[in-house]
Amino acid sequence: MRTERANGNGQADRRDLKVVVGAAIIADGRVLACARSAPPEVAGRWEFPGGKVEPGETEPDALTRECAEELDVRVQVGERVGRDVRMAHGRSVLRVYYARLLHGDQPRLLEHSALRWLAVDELDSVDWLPADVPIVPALRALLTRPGAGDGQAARA
Ligand SMILES: Nc1nc2c([nH]c(=O)n2[C@H]2C[C@H](O)[C@@H](COP(=O)(O)OP(=O)(O)OP(=O)(O)O)O2)c(=O)[nH]1
Repeated sequence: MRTERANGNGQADRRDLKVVVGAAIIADGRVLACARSAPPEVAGRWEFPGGKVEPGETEPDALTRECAEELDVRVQVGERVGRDVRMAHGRSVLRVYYARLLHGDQPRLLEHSALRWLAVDELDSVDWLPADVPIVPALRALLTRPGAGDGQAARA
């Protein structure tokens, strides 16, 4: 990812930006939130399933892999949700995508300490990781628009 040069004031050169992808998995008008189990400083905080994009991987590929590893589900990845959010002193960004479950798969608790399906009026009821907070308004818009949860957004 290359969008900006080093500016010499301590900010990371954007050529070195790492992308962390997150999946906003939506079903029946609810979004899946996952509680981290590690590391200790963020254990219990809530996030979207996902992780770092590996070299040579597309972002949807990374999400598909992470959802299989973390939740044992197959997903169809759709449109972006919200904006890029800078993390880790500017060295990485969180980029969230809409996703829907395929083939009737149901998430399993493999790496997280808890899973919750949040309705639109429950989005503020969990302690999101700081980078996820700016995504919540976009999620609210997605959950309240016609067709939420029936796969429409994945085809957008
Ligand atoms: N997966 C995910 N990570 C997030 C979110 N919000 C947020 O700040 N993060 C941070 C936590 C971590 O510092 C980093 C992602 O790390 P990770 O441990 O999930 O990534 P990974 O699966 O590729 O892990 P690893 O191979 O390095 O062990 O991004 C989110 O919604 N989902």
